[in-house]
Amino acid sequence: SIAPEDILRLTVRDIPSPTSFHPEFTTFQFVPRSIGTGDTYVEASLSMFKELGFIDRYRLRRRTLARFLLMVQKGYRDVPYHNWGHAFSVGHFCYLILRMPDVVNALSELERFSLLVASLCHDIDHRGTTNAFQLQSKTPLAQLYSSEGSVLERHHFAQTVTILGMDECNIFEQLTRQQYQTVLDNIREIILATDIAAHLRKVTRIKEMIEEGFDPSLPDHHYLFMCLLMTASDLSDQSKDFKTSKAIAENIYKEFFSQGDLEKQMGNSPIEMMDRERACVPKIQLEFMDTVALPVFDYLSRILPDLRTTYDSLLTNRRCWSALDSILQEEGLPAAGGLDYLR
Ligand SMILES: Cc1nc2ccc(C(=O)N[C@]34C[C@H]5C[C@H](C[C@H](C5)C3)C4)cc2n2c(-c3ccccc3Cl)nnc12
Ligand SMILES: [Mg+2]
Ligand SMILES: [Zn+2]
Repeated sequence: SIAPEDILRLTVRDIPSPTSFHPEFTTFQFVPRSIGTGDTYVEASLSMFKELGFIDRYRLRRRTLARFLLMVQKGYRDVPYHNWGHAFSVGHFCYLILRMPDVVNALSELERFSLLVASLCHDIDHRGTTNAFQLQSKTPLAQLYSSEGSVLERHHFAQTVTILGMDECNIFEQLTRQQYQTVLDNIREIILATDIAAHLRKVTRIKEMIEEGFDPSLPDHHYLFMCLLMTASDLSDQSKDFKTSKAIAENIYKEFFSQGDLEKQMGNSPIEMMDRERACVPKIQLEFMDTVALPVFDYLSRILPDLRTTYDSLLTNRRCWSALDSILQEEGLPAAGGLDYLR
């Protein structure tokens, strides 16, 4: 249930404009978490729906959208990285892309509406552990979804559907049956696309799409473009200033190393990336940027040239991680030893 005063807070006043949260709110280098706390993120999310025109276009009831967003916020756990702040920062990056004229022309309104909802919901009820951990530890989620893979992502989608089923939370209630089906199919595909392993299996098709040139008449190009857009949004913290990217990476490794500790307690040996005794964070970051993050922003920039600046930020951050890596080697600091040397 939702506190009445929270509903009141969100429905009495006018929805503020995005730049009322910060003058730089609509720039790609802006750090969305900096506008305040979880409740401010709910207000800013309302403002993003309004500014993208979805409240008017889909006749969203203010109260219903407010209740939905409050339930989404409540759906996230208090873990170091995969929390409501992460969801909001992913939603913010996605919002910035959705307002670009090239994207408005490339995707349908329903696809853009699906992307904004999916970005805010894409990690609901994340436990701070990976898909591999669900399978190895035979968690309840693995019991439910292991046969299809992307265990966590299927759960995030199931939680989204559950929230839509709660009274006065169904923001899609006034859509036609056809639109409703389309939006849920889109959201399901988009959330499933945030499993990096699933993304890596699509890279060949994404490259082909870029070579052919994005063709808005091809449904598969719409699908691949939405998945790429979502993956970039999920990794968007790495396109900010290094101080921010490094701070966020530290939260990711807090989750990874806690999982590693848990695996050791359970008698399993964690992979190096999860083992605080063995992991060298700068090296893992360099590998992740080279194999996953940089290619994602490179592909996206080839479709949306205005995003080349975000790719450049990732390159700058890569240089910082590389410098950090060499300094640690020269000083002979423990190559492992978790995060303390990142202070
Ligand atoms: C900065 C940063 N570093 C990250 C370093 C590593 C990995 C990671 O999952 N690696 C892989 C490495 C191989 C092939 C696949 C499947 C598994 C085996 C595990 C991926 C993720 C990282 N990540 C994410 C992120 C994005 C989506 C879901 C979860 C997370 Cl944590 N968001 N930001 C970051
Ligand atoms: Mg996820
Ligand atoms: Zn995420």
